Amino acid sequence: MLRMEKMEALVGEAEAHPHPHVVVFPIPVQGHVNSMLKLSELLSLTGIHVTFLTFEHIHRRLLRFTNVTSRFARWPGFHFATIPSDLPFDHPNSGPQLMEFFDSLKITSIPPLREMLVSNRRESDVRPPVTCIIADGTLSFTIDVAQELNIPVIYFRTISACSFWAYFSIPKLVEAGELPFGGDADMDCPITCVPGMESFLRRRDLPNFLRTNNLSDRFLQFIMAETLNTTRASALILNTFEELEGPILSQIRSHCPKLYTIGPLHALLQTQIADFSPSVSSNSLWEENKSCIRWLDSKPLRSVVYVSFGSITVMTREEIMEFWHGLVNSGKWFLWVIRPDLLAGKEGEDQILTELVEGTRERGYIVGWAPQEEVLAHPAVGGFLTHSGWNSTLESICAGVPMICWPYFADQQVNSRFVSEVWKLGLDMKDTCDRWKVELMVKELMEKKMDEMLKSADKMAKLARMSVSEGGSSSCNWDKLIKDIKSMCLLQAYSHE
Ligand SMILES: O=c1ccn([C@@H]2O[C@H](COP(=O)(O)OP(=O)(O)O[C@H]3O[C@H](CO)[C@@H](O)[C@H](O)[C@H]3O)[C@@H](O)[C@H]2O)c(=O)[nH]1
Ligand SMILES: C[C@H]1CC[C@@H]2C(C(=O)O)=CO[C@@H](O)[C@@H]21
Repeated sequence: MLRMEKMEALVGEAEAHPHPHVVVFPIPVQGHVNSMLKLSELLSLTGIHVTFLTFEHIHRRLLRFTNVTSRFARWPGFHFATIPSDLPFDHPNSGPQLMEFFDSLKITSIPPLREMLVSNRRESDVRPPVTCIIADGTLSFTIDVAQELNIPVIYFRTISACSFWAYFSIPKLVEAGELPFGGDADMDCPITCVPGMESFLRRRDLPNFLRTNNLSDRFLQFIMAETLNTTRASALILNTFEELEGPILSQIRSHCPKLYTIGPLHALLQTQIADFSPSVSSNSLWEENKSCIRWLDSKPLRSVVYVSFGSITVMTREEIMEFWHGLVNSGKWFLWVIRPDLLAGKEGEDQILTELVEGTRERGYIVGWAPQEEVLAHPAVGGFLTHSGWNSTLESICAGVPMICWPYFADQQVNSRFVSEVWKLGLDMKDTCDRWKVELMVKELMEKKMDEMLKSADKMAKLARMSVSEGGSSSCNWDKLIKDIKSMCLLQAYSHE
């Protein structure tokens, strides 16, 4: 047959029996696992086969603390695959051990990933061959493995477009002499060479790993290289929406033209599953303490500050105590998530918890892990004191809850600047947490600025909901992505011929 005719025949064949099979591969961090499981649920809904590849310790925790087994049992094409891991679950993945974390991910993942892709092509495998990998945008080794087997890789970078773009602009900042700056530099000095952020970005708003004289720092070099490597992927998925980050997305598109914005993913999922409820769709790696919902039920409208610093922040005893004093002195109700591993080191752990729980009874409620989406949707919650992780930020935006930002590391420093200066959805408290400041910020958000903030939060929440509803930007991009994943299946069939 002529090449063209053959192609047409294959297209016809594959259209009649399309069997796309996607491997979804996040890094083992709550914020990444959460959003990529949501993506997997959405993919499964379209009938696409999905293999969710994760590390054994993460899979064990999902089985223990969530209903993933029954929830995903409705999708016959969905399947978990695991990689043995040699890192303990509580391995610190935010401090100096970050490179150890990524080195270990690479070493432990490559052989099982390759083996899985190869064995899945054997006739004996009941599942269709893998036609596409959706990998975390920090795992460029997946592109190397997939290239050997001619499988396209789509990147899913689970951070915001604005933080992605700040990472992507690091070489420009170095070239312009805006980097490096040392730890003792004036942190309020403007940064002018990130296109689209000229008028509001300061040194302190750049990812914290750039606060160094040493541009050869391994993690800095790693994360910059991984970000620039995005141009090697077939496409890029971001969990954001056009109405939120349009101008920055245009900048990214000049380097990565195939960019799908399909967020907020948790909201898109809600539009696609009729009986969806956040209370039964948790992807938590800790046990959720749902008693806080009853506590919230007893509180007046918008009277409670919800406090959570996400899944990897660690804090000193002093920082925790400053927050506690500030919250208590603000006179507001507060619901605080104190993860079992929030305190750096273990010294004085029992004492601090007893002190906090005892002293908190009057005005607050402490849990080890909360059903966050439900909490944010609760009418009693009026503000969110957050570390500005991207999932938390999006969840707050969708719920129309204004934020106080205390970013801890990486993308969070950029997110918090956008929350306060660009979107006007909250206050940025970065780099300080003394008790007076905490008290001031809480009072400011919950009293003085409440009406103004609620107005802009409500507006943005509406835009978020519109983007995921039929005809909205994220919903249309989702349809395009599915179409493209299905056409990758055709190309794969062709390349195997
Ligand atoms: O008590 C809690 C606290 C959090 N969550 C959920 O856990 C997720 C946390 O995600 P995120 O806010 O993104 O924080 P991290 O897990 O700390 O996220 C990591 O991954 C994110 C996505 O890449 C980055 O933006 C962050 O900087 C990085 O720390 C969210 O979906 C929350 O709803 C709960 O369910 N219960
Ligand atoms: C463990 C962290 C280092 C970088 C990752 C990340 C990203 O840039 O994609 C953001 O936050 C963290 O979860 C990851």
